[in-house]
Amino acid sequence: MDKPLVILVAGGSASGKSTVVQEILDKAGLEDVIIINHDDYYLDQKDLPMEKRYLINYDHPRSLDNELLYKDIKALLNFEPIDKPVYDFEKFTRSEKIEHVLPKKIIIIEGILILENPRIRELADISIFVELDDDTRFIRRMLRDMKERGRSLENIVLQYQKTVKPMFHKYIKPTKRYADVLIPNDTKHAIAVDLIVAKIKQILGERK
Ligand SMILES: Nc1ncnc2c1ncn2[C@@H]1O[C@H](COP(=O)(O)OP(=O)(O)O)[C@@H](O)[C@H]1O
Ligand SMILES: O=c1ccn([C@@H]2O[C@H](COP(=O)(O)O)[C@@H](O)[C@H]2O)c(=O)[nH]1
Repeated sequence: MDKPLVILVAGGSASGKSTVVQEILDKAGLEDVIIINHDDYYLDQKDLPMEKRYLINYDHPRSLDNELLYKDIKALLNFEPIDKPVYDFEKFTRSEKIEHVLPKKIIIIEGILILENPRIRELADISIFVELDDDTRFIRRMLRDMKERGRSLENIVLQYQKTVKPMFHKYIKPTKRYADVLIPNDTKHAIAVDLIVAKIKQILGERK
């Protein structure tokens, strides 16, 4: 069998990366797929006290364990299983859980900085960047982080001003230039999703 198809999905925090990935899977009717969240590869911080974990810049490339992610993608490309870390946003560190991931024909990896690392970028067959203005992203992040990530409004606002917004403009937005497709998530994007689905089917057809 030919190597698995790798799709990278980047975009600012709360731009709609996970939502777009789900739309692609639904439209394509794909099942033999692994979805990896780059967030699970944030560095383990269990040895740091909680007050220090709050202060880490989680929007800087150095906050992620790209060596481990690269190694894991290479293993999956060789049809080998991996033991993937699982991140706990409420505790600002990796959880005790490990997820055993079996190789599949399609590997989708999403994350704010997934197109920032040149070695990981080179493994992609299709690269996507999801676009959304800062204000809408901030509002969606605030609602999500209060509901799903156990964050206070004060913490969300401070973090956004101190690191999330400046790092987006410094490290994340510039990676747009590496994307094959830009998906606007403030307007209808059904055609962009259709084009991606068609491309996935074409590549899979050629690799049969
Ligand atoms: N087109 C959209 N319209 C309204 N809400 C959306 C849209 N896309 C995503 N959202 C919502 O915004 C929040 C962040 O989306 P998500 O896909 O989790 O972003 P990301 O994976 O980029 O962090 C979620 O609560 C999601 O339901
Ligand atoms: O402990 C942590 C680790 C990360 N974050 C924030 O998460 C987002 C990335 O996740 P999205 O799902 O793409 O929004 C990033 O902007 C980090 O600031 C965190 O708050 N705490």
